[in-house]
Amino acid sequence: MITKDALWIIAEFEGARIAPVTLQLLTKARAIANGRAVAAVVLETPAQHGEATLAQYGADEIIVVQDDGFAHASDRTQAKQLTALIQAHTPNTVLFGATPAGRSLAPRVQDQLETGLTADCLDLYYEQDLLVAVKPSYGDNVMCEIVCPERRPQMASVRPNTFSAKKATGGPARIERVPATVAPDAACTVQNTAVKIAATTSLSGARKIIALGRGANKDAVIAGTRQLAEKLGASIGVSRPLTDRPDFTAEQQIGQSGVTVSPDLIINLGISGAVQYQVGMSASKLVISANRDPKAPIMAQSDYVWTGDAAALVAALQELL
Ligand SMILES: Cc1cc2nc3c(=O)[nH]c(=O)nc-3n(C[C@H](O)[C@H](O)[C@H](O)COP(=O)(O)OP(=O)(O)OC[C@H]3O[C@@H](n4cnc5c(N)ncnc54)[C@H](O)[C@@H]3O)c2cc1C
Repeated sequence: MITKDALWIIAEFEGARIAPVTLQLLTKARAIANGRAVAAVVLETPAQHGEATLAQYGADEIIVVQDDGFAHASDRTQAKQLTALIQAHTPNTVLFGATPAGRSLAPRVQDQLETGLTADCLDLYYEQDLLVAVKPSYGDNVMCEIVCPERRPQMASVRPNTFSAKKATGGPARIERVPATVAPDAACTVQNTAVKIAATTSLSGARKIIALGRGANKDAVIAGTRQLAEKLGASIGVSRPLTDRPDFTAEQQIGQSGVTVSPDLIINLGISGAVQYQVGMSASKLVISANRDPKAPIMAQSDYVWTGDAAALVAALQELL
């Protein structure tokens, strides 16, 4: 039997595998659940099998809704299935990945359930029964803690790489199969799906990143950084101003309106550390920043700082490596 009042994660596939954001959400859910059951909900075709992976990341229950029709189901159809499931089993909380699919599904479900949804959260925790969703607000200058005291379920979406995923130790997950008949959507049918191949080396999964900002916006510094990145096996990211250059794309922008990264090492060159940048890299493990202004906000958020010209640091590191 499906547990009532549980914390649900809406699982997503990326090709044949469960998307990393689902595993990150499961790990976070496990950490904050405080005795509440954690369930992963997966809408899949009979050819897809996400259950084993979901079990490894700490789901107590896996609710499998399976039908051939999911291969061509529109977002509207999936949202209807999820809404019916939520109405039948009354979870306390429902979490989505803030991916293109999650961003399309979550508000449709929210509208049908007439409950609250906090999008693009950076942190989640409970105060007793109340989910507190933390996100930048008011022109992204302050962090707001948003709650939904009156309606259930409480819903939130979280961007990929905001949390890290860790395999869980614990008992096996209980698998609940829910019968489904997916009727075609007269307004829209999905003809084909394909995993997007990024034009650049994937920044979101990079373990080492060198990030360039306006203070490093010189051809020579960028060329030196590219050589350094190759020696270190690092990917290159940028702050917003550098996406105006023809040699960088929006896919390389780190931050609130770009990619969220969580590398083991990030080196920030000539980046001031605006909140919109920092929210995209706050999960980085070791932060090194070079800025000629010792009071730049990024300096207070760094493990090691270099006060001076970014070009000089790049040249020194090139010589060293
Ligand atoms: C809704 C919204 C969303 C946004 N989303 C994003 C986002 O996703 N990502 C993002 O990056 N921005 C985003 N921004 C823009 C953000 O507010 C900042 O404007 C941007 O991050 C600043 O980039 P920067 O740090 O490179 O430039 P600046 O803020 O101009 O900082 C440049 C820094 O370089 C230093 N410097 C100058 N010369 C040198 C030198 N020779 N050597 C060393 N240091 C030097 C300066 O001291 C300064 O600290 C967003 C803004 C809004 C309103």
